[in-house]
Order: sequence, then structure tokens, then C-alpha cells
Amino acid sequence: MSTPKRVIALGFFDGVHKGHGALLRTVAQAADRLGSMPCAFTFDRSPTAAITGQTIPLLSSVEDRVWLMRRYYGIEEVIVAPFDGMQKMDWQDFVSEYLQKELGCVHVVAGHDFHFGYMGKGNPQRLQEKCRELGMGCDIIQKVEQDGITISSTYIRTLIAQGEMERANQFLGHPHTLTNRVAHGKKIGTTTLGFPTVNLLIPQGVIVPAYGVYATRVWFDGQCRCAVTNVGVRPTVEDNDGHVTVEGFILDFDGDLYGHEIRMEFYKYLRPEQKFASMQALADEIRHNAQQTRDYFRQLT
Ligand SMILES: Cc1cc2nc3c(=O)[nH]c(=O)nc-3n(C[C@H](O)[C@H](O)[C@H](O)COP(=O)(O)O)c2cc1C
Ligand SMILES: Nc1ncnc2c1ncn2[C@@H]1O[C@H](COP(=O)(O)OP(=O)(O)OP(=O)(O)O)[C@@H](O)[C@H]1O
Repeated sequence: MSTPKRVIALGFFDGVHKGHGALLRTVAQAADRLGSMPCAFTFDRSPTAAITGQTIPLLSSVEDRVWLMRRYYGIEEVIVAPFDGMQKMDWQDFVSEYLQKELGCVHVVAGHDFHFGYMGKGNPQRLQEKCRELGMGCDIIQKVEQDGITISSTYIRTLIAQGEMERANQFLGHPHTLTNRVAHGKKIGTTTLGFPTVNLLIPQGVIVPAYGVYATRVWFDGQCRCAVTNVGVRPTVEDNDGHVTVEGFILDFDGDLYGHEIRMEFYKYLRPEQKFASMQALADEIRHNAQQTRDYFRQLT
């Protein structure tokens, strides 16, 4: 079978923010024009983390990155390459041997500050020259800014760590999204509190939003519902084990989602997590937060 022709965006794309969006939209347009497949190239782990040895909690799991690129920008295929296996590849080989010969790439799209190949020796200018030599198309996208700030995954991570979800979403261009299976909780929600919750495990290596309560939406089994969600260690619960949980009370829903995959979208930070004097006081506050969530989504529509 012959290799399909591909138009490929190059980068890591953590969070798939608006700056990445400028590249991905250009890919979709070029692919349409050239009758090729719109694609993106990413790595299985953060090159910056691998090179510097730092731990960098990410905005998105690989699965979410792939889903976001498809959902918001129509990217049909995401090539997830192993960073460890490719780190030492020379930048010229990356373009001619890997992109052109192996992947059938006819056009690449990269950002203004894209460095690639062994020791980061490849840069936008070299990429353009090499593509010209090989007969491949190449677009370099100028930086996208908002409020005078260059949009970047690094900046958006700091916003999410501080609970500034609405601002993070403005920079992302879509709601911050986490997808995973629903885990079992301690059942206190159902038995003592009167608010059953879905427990979403934070995907490994992904940033924990600031502890607190958020207006969220959850998608599961083809449905979308509003939910009020707590992120934190539940200091009110006596036998909490210090584990961070993400627990959503889904409004107007009655059903069992254990083991199902859910996608949670974070919209607005409502309040910090607190230690309440009693479970009754916590239940009263959750009722209030549920109403705030309803009001929030009502004014959005
Ligand atoms: C909207 C919402 C807000 C919450 N806020 C807090 C809080 O401020 N402090 C706290 O200790 N627990 C908080 N919780 C966590 C509850 O204690 C938790 O839902 C309950 O322990 C149920 O746990 P389970 O899933 O193990 O049954 C909140 C839960 C929800 C759904
Ligand atoms: N604000 C932006 N405007 C235009 N292009 C961008 C922008 N941010 C990133 N890019 C480009 O998107 C591709 C992927 O970038 P990358 O994954 O390194 O994102 P980043 O947001 O710059 O990450 P980090 O914050 O870790 O530096 C690269 O080609 C990069 O140059």
C-alpha cells in the first residue's frame, strides 16, 4: 500500500492552545488544497523535561492532545514519536529521511521559535531552506499573542495551577479538558453527604488544578451534563488519605458510571477547598455550589 500524502504540523502541542491552533488551522487549509491528510507530529513525552531532567506536569495526556487536535482543528492523524528513540537524530535527516521518505510529508508547518533535531540545531530558517531543496512546502507561523503575552503551554500551566481557569481557557481557546476512567471512591458522597460523585483519576504526569471547587461539564456515553467538581484532599473527611481526588457531582443525573470513560471540561473556579466543621455544613455548601454552577452555565447560553 502506498504512503498517504501528509501535511504535518511540528511541535509538542501540550494543551493544544490558540498558538498551536494557528499552526493546525494552516495544516488543515494546506491539506485541503493539496488533497492530503492533515496531520500533527508530537512526542510521547516532553522534550524539555527529558533534556533538563525537570518534572513538568503537563496540561494534557497524549490521548487528550490527540483528541483536542482532532476535535477543534480537524487533524486526522497524530504521529506520536518516542522522544528517547529520536533525540539523537540530525535535523536534516529528520526532514529528508523521516518526514519526507518515511511519512510521505509534502508540506510542513512550524512555529516561529521551533527548534528540532540533535542539539536543537534545526530552526525555522533552516527548515525552510531544506524544504525548498527537497521540493516540500513549508509555512512558518508568526507568534500568536493575547493581552500582550505570547501564548504558551508554560504560561497556561501556571494559570491552571493557580485556579485561573477562565483566563486559561481564553488562552487555550477551549475549556481545559481531562479524560480518564471513573474510579471507585469511599461512597461517603452517596451515603453520608447525599451528593454522589464521579471520581476522575488525573492522568499520569498531568497537572493538578488548584485545589478548590469548579463549574465543570462532563461528557460520557454520548451525553453532556453540568457538574460541580472538587479538586483536592477532602480535609473534612476524617479518614482522607492525603490523595488528591477530582470528584464531580453531576447535576440532574442518576446512574452508575464506575469504570466508564468520562471527559471533564473545567470552566470556572468557584471557591477554595475548605475544612468544614461538619458534614452537614459541607453538604449545605455543595448545594450552594451546585446552584452557582447552574447559574454559570445558564448565563453562558
Ligand atoms: C462540589 C463539591 C465540593 C466539595 N468541597 C469539599 C471541601 O471544601 N472540603 C472537603 O473536605 N471536601 C469537599 N468535597 C468532597 C466531599 O467530602 C466528597 O465528595 C465526599 O467525601 C465523597 O467522597 P467519596 O467519593 O469517597 O464518596 C466536595 C465535594 C463536592 C462534590
Ligand atoms: N504563541 C504561539 N504562536 C505561534 N506558534 C506557536 C505559539 N506557541 C507555540 N507555537 C508553535 O507551535 C509548535 C509547538 O510548540 P510547543 O509545543 O513548543 O508549544 P509552546 O506553547 O511554545 O510550549 P512551551 O511553553 O513548553 O515552550 C511549535 O512549532 C511552536 O513554535
